[in-house]
Amino acid sequence: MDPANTNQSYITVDHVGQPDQDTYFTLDVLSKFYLTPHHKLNKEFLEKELYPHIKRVKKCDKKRILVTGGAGFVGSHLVDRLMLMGHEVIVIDNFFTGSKTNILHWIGHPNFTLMEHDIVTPILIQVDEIYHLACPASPPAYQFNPIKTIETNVIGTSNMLSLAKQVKARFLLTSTSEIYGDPLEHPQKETYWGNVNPIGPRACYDEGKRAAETLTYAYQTQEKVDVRVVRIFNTFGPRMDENDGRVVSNFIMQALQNQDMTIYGDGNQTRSFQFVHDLVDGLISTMRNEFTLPINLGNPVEFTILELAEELKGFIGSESKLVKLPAVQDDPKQRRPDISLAKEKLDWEPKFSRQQGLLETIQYFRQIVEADCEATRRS
Ligand SMILES: O=c1ccn([C@@H]2O[C@H](COP(=O)(O)OP(=O)(O)O[C@H]3OC[C@@H](O)[C@H](O)[C@H]3O)[C@@H](O)[C@H]2O)c(=O)[nH]1
Repeated sequence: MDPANTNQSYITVDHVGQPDQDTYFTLDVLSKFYLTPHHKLNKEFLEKELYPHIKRVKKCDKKRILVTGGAGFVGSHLVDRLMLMGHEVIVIDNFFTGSKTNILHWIGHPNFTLMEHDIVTPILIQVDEIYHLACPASPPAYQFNPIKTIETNVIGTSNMLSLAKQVKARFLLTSTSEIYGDPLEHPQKETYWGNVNPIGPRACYDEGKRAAETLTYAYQTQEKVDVRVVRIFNTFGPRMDENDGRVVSNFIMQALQNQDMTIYGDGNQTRSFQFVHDLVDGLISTMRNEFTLPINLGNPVEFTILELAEELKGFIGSESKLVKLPAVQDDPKQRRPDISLAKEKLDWEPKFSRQQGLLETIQYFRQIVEADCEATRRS
């Protein structure tokens, strides 16, 4: 990528977490996992550096942590961080959208367990904390099998809450900005109840997550389960699936291959994107905090989809054309989080600029495109 295209008008962040805390790591420790091409992760990398160095934790501070959806995009970054922090991590994933490649570097580590399991079926595991992420998150993926999506959100969440009750674990639900629907309040505060179409194509996800929130607080009130809820706004980063269908991965893959960049609608709809490492900081802070009501986690810098396309095209130096396709039904016209609550309760706000995050994400996808080209050449 041509650095001249980036304007370099942003501050580069070289770490995640808080400098004086166990969550602190330099970015290169994490990026080695996903910027190392996958074929190298399989061979030289794992042979030379069998397992990444993890922090030593006193036995009494070491937790058994369940991450549902831990092989997915966000889940795998959370797993990296919890493993590096020295905890014991159990991943449950049905691999519908998750991938073993995302967590390959931990397989076989004594602190790590991977279980292929669908949370729609109950399971009993002794754990201290549950990060509940399992659910397809990209609109094409969650609309592919809407019955399964709502079952995952309702039956799956109910099973995980029941597990939390049985083993007395703290439970964190990852809800979504989609519960605000096509919002009439802007920016969105946690107090806003939303504008959701209950029978539209997005309902399996947004109504599913709304029901998951309802279940979570029902378990808190009725069964005294110790719960946390975060509402995650648009997030991007390395390990998004190249065929995921969300805008950042679509645009980067298209621009890298000089294909048409597909704008749905007029491109004036807005979003606010956070880099995945900021989100992981927010998830861990929420789990540790005593505040139990929903908290927005997102980056409040808002821009249009057209601006995003132009920016990515410029960063990549692509010859792609921007083409306008019909708008998606019920597509929210605007979205931006109010993060005052996260600042007040968690002392959290995003550290990474969009530019730095996008450049690292481009680097990740570039290696995938190059590997695909190489495979095609060899076949
Ligand atoms: O190729 C594309 C893909 C998407 N888009 C548009 O870009 C915007 C963002 O689309 P995405 O699919 O990335 O994400 P959405 O905002 O629609 O949904 C997301 O919301 C928050 C999260 O919970 C989920 O990750 C996801 O459901 C939409 O307006 C969409 O129509 C394009 O213009 N072109």
